Amino acid sequence: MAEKMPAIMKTKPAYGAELVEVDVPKPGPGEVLIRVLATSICGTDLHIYEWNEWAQSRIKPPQIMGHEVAGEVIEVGPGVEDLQEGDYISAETHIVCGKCYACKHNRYHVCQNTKIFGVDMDGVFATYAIVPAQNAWKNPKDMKPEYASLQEPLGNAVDTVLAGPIAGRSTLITGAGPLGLLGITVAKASGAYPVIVSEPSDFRRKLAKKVGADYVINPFEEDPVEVVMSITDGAGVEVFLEFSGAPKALEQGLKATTPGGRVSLLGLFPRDVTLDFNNLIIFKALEVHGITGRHLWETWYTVSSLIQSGKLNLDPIITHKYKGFDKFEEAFELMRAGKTGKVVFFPKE
Ligand SMILES: NC(=O)c1ccc[n+]([C@@H]2O[C@H](COP(=O)([O-])OP(=O)(O)OC[C@H]3O[C@@H](n4cnc5c(N)ncnc54)[C@H](O)[C@@H]3O)[C@@H](O)[C@H]2O)c1
Ligand SMILES: C[C@@H](O)[C@H](N)C(=O)O
Ligand SMILES: [Zn+2]
Ligand SMILES: [Zn+2]
Repeated sequence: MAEKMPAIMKTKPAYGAELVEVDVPKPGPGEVLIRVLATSICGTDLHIYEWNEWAQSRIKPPQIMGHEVAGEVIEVGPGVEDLQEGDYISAETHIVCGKCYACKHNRYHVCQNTKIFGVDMDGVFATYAIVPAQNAWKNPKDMKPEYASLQEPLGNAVDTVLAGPIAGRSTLITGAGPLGLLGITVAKASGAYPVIVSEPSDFRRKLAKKVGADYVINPFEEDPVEVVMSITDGAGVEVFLEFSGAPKALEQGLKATTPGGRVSLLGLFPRDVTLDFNNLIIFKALEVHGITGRHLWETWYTVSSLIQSGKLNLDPIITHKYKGFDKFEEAFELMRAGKTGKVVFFPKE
């Protein structure tokens, strides 16, 4: 095994990142070293790359970026018992404490002491990476590495779509970025109909159609509420899934939801949002969920089974594949410009 490896590192508290040569890390107690087979870019990586306000408050350069991953265990650290060399794993990125009030109530997804790799410590945009053994998820050998790497964000989408009944339910999805696209395929695989998607980008509306959306709307040209009402004969949708983080989309989605319907919110809003709570939520008796992370480990079982069922349409969502990290700047800039679905790197040996 090589002693040095390439890694995409946030080297400075400023825009961008650098491809650097670093030592291959050694797994410490409770950790494993993996050879990275595939690693995908998340919107959070973009925020770190852009060095936005959130990144400035949380990230401590120099640090290897990246957290979505699939890899092969090549070395186990002291005390690791249930993993061995050759295991094919993905990783839950939230490292939870197991001791706080939330963890003690089996609500690990809202652990009060959550640390995230690639955010609070070195990540996986490298040829080799450290994964805490408690965060490893074993994959079936025949799962494609790019699908295995997508399981973490798929978990966000699954928790959003399956937060309530979905089969046979009319569904509005706002935002067809990488997460909204994953939401579309999960909703379709789970029997939602019709799936109506509101997304301003032409490129992403086309992708949404390819992935399986029944109707697409450009919210900058048509009123999504009117379109939804006409598709649903004036009833509104049973399920509204918010994947954009756009305040306007939230308001439109709430208006387009039928009284008594279900609303699951994943998108993060850039600022406080003002809403007519009385008329949009309370008098409509909507069931509203905030969604964060993934349920440990129930969501992973669901995600893995959905992929293995063959019912997810993931290939159109993976729009860009890169061998090695040499063109990482191109990848980040394309994604920033909204010209991608998911972007996956396959590190070179
Ligand atoms: N809650 C969580 O645990 C969690 C985890 C991961 C990501 N997120 C959030 O989920 C959201 C989606 O992630 P992503 O990576 O797909 O982000 P993204 O920014 O790539 O996608 C958002 C999409 O919304 C579209 N959009 C903008 N304005 C709109 C409007 N008015 N109506 C409809 N669509 C509109 C954009 O064109 C874009 O395609 C982000 O807000 C992200 O921060 C939350
Ligand atoms: C770190 C963040 O991007 C991650 N995808 C999550 O689910 O929390
Ligand atoms: Zn992420
Ligand atoms: Zn905890």
